[in-house]
Amino acid sequence: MSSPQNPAPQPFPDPSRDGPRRVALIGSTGSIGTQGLDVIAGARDSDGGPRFTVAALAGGSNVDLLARQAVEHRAEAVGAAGASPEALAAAVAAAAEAAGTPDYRPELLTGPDAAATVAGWASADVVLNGITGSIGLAPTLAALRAGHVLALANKESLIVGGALVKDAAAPGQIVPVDSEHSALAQALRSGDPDEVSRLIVTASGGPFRGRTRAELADVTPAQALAHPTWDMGRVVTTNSATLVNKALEVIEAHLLFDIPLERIEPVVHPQSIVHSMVEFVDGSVIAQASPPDMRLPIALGLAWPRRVPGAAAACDFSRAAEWTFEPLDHSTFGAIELAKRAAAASATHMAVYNAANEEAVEAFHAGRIGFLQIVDTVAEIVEAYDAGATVGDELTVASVLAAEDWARNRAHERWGLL
Ligand SMILES: NC(=O)C1=CN([C@@H]2O[C@H](COP(=O)(O)OP(=O)(O)OC[C@H]3O[C@@H](n4cnc5c(N)ncnc54)[C@H](OP(=O)(O)O)[C@@H]3O)[C@@H](O)[C@H]2O)C=CC1
Ligand SMILES: CC(=O)[C@@H](O)[C@H](O)COP(=O)(O)O
Ligand SMILES: [Mn+2]
Repeated sequence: MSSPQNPAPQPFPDPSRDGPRRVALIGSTGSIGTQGLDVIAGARDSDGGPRFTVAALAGGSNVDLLARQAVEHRAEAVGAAGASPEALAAAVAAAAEAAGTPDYRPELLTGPDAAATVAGWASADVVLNGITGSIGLAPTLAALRAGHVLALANKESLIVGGALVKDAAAPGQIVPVDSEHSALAQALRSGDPDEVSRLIVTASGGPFRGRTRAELADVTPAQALAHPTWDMGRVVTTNSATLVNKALEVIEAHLLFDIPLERIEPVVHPQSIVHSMVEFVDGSVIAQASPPDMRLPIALGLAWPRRVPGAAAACDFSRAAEWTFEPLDHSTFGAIELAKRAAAASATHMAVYNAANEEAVEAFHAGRIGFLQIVDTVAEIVEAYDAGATVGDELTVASVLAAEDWARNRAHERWGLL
């Protein structure tokens, strides 16, 4: 995973650098972002000093929260993709005034490149990419090209970028934050790559586990957002309900760990305590277990390869508990098998899959389509896609963006929006 274009230092972060790790946080106002800031605020080094500090923050349109975060953490730069320069400046000035620090003057960035500029911020050591959607691709590439460690929650950027992202990364430069992939990375420390026989990716099964296809026809957005174990943003929660999240995660595991798709097996584990497992060639299975709390993989992502004491609570074995596992119902939830076919079809098929899904999730929440039409639409668009004829066979940022545009337009045409 290295390329001549990427002169990033190794290992990551530079061990000769003293002091706290400086974090650039993309998507700071969201679920991952706010938990990331909790971790940063709470983690101490052995002398009681801060283990992490904030270098720069980026968000979308929630400028009031973003401004308060920037003031609290004394960010050097603040980026807001969805705000005007005047709105961001006013929010930061108001937050600084309210905090009694009116002289605080960070660099302000707005517009579509704001997040990527923050991701490449020179004084950062580690970038936590907690943006939602494939819009996270540019910040992911910017962080890698700047030579920062990338603590990656934004799975979509890896999935749509595929080899583009892998080739931009030096060995060890990407540290997974997604709970399953953090678990796999931890379990993989137990053996050599050639001793791995399978990756077992756990799935909660979502709020509709056990239902038939007919029973899913009329489910509402509110029901789809009632995740049984995790409190997350709207898109990833909806993706958990359709099992698209697990589909993306199987491809994510393949890209991160170079294990063939046929040796990556999703399994339903409704309690979300075992976050994933590695099976080794001698029949041993190593699992990572902890109560569902993203602060653990976020802290490990920021501090990798070290652990952050007290990052999250451990399992309480003084109480009776059940950890159960069951096979996934692929006939009702076809998203995973569809993704495997797409990933095998061409380098840009997963960009089409993800973009069609992002549009379908929006349409579902806008009341334009039903729950079952989310994956049905993705399937129809993926199956109609001819990579060679549409964007060509070369994988570039331009071909990924063109494939995405094609898929989004197809979805909009289908719903009469074009
Ligand atoms: N939440 C979780 O527990 C987990 C999440 N993940 C992954 O992490 C990612 C984030 O998920 P989650 O935190 O739940 O999502 P949220 O919807 O809670 O947060 C998304 C964040 O992205 C920001 N954002 C949107 N557009 C832009 C943009 N153009 N530039 C900069 N920031 C932008 C939003 O800003 P604003 O609100 O200001 O508009 C918000 O801060 C997803 O890829 C998800 O799959 C993975 C595992 C667990
Ligand atoms: C916390 C996390 O990593 C999510 O991606 C989670 O995995 C979603 O739960 P599902 O297993 O229901 O998709
Ligand atoms: Mn996950």
